[in-house]
Amino acid sequence: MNVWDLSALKALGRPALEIAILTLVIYQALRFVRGTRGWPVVLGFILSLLTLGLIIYVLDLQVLRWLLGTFSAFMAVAVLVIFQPELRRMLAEVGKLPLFATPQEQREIIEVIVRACERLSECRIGGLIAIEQSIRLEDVVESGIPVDCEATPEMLECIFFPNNAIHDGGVLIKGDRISHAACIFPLSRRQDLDPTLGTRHRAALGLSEETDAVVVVVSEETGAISYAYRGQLVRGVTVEALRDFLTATLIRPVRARGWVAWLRQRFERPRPAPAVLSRQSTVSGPTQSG
Ligand SMILES: Nc1ncnc2c1ncn2[C@@H]1O[C@H](COP(=O)(O)OP(=O)(O)OP(=O)(O)O)[C@@H](O)[C@H]1O
Repeated sequence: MNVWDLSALKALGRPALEIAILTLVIYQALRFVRGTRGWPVVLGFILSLLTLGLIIYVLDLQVLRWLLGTFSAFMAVAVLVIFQPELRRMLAEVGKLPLFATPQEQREIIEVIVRACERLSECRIGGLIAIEQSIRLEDVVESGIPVDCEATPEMLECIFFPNNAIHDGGVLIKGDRISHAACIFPLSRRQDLDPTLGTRHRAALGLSEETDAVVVVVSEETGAISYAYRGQLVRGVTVEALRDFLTATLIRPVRARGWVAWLRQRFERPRPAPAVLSRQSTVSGPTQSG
């Protein structure tokens, strides 16, 4: 291959690479923003910009073209401010750090949550549980009451038991411990939700829109178990479906964790498996909302 072939290849390859990178970035950004409360703003923004750009191009409006170019830097800052929660979530996802708990501890905490939800559902006690992942839930912590105890189904049931001082609001789980109770989660502002959806479910969805937390809800009214993750609320799931979802979401495949997993595989002490739970379902058929 001579020098001319190489430079021709570069000339062809560079735009292709640029287009591929841009497509990937735009696709990922839209994937994260879609379904969040900022989504209508993005859509409006993109449509307005496209329309304006088209008008400027067709009518060759020099002053508007200059203005658009000058203010694009300000617009970039505005986008950063408006979508700060979504960007945080996106960056956390890109640079996903290993979770604090080992896979075995995560399996145990999953069983604790599943068992607690099963009990709450049977007794028609409302529950709201957020499991912190890579984004720290500082605002949630500030609104809640410190608990800092080992997570057990009994403890979770106690917290949500009606009329006790900390039963209102959500519980925050960090690693394998109950960190806070009576936490206030941000409410989802989405307009397209089922109107029968109350504030407990909107709070679960709201937190999942702004962070990468996994949020589980038990309805006081119906006993239905639901979960919210990445701005999606899945309602009326069985305990088996909840377990499967939590396992798939919280426990990452060993190969995805690189050298950390390699070290863990070699040095982690094997621990006894958690007790198997009753496989009875509470509510049938998952339905997707949002
Ligand atoms: N922002 C919030 N953060 C945390 N918990 C909240 C929030 N808003 C409401 N809750 C909890 O939800 C309860 C009210 O639930 P509400 O009946 O309005 O919702 P719901 O989604 O219909 O739930 P359910 O099916 O259990 O009735 C409150 O008593 C409180 O415990």
